[in-house]
Amino acid sequence: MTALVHTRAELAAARAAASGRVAVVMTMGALHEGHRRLMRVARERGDFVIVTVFVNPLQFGPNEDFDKYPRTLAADVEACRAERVDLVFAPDRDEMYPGGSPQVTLNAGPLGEILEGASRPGHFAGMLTVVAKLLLLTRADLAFFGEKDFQQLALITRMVHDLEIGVEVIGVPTVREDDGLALSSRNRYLSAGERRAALALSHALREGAAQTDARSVLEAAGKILADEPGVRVDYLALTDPLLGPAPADGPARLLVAAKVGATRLIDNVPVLLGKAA
Ligand SMILES: Nc1ncnc2c1ncn2[C@@H]1O[C@H](COP(=O)(O)OP(=O)(O)OP(=O)(O)O)[C@@H](O)[C@H]1O
Ligand SMILES: CC(C)(CO)[C@@H](O)C(=O)[O-]
Ligand code: BAL
Repeated sequence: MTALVHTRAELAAARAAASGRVAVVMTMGALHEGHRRLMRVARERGDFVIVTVFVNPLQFGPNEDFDKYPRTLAADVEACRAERVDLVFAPDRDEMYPGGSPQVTLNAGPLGEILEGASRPGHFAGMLTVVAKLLLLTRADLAFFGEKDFQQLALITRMVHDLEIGVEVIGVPTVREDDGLALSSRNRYLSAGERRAALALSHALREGAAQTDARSVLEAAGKILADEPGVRVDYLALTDPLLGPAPADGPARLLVAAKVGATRLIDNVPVLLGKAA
């Protein structure tokens, strides 16, 4: 049985009655197979699974898509039922931020300033603030996040470490369409032509990841992106797995963000560099 609740009081009551390990999957709704993979892993690892659905205004910039972000709660609850989720917590804005925007928010630090943070000022402060609130409200033992949002996952892991929040953060590999496109709620904004152009992102990452030195990785990926006129690259970056400078040898991460029409998409893959490859 999947219960749907909207208030913190209802959440607290359900949480108090839960036994065993509590697992949380946080989402902004418009659930797809990527979210469902997180729920399945949470179901395997947790005894009581909570999915949160909240489009967090704090993490959207003034010219971003907060107003048009898809809101599909009835279908989302059905997806949660199919994945045997115990509780869906879908608060409204006043329930999450009583009295308006919070005066005290989290600072994402230097890792929050690069890549996504450089293009979306304030995004990670808003994201970490709501994630911290949801961890406190759910008192989860386990929290699952997708690698698709790789910098988000890195920052949440760092926050949990630095603030000594007693939760285990678990990253789940990116779920893709058969043709390689990373699943994302924002894919539904794409026209058929834009969707074709968007394939350049995963294609570029795949070709880049097939190389073994940093220069060739970036050249191979960069060429594919440059050859697709429907894609405007925001960044293409090769880093170490913690988003620091790429090593000459060993595990690395290749990340891309680009606009396809009016839609901003992100993706990333692991890369093995140098002698380790
Ligand atoms: N394709 C995917 N594979 C694995 N996890 C995913 C995928 N897409 C989203 N997630 C994860 O689901 C959680 C909720 O993400 P969110 O609701 O923002 O979905 P989204 O599809 O990433 O949406 P958006 O298009 O707004 O970025 C996050 O931990 C995110 O990383
Ligand atoms: C983690 C999250 C639910 C916080 O609003 C959001 O950033 C997302 O959906 O990835
Ligand atoms: N999926 C990450 C949340 C965001 O883009 O705001």
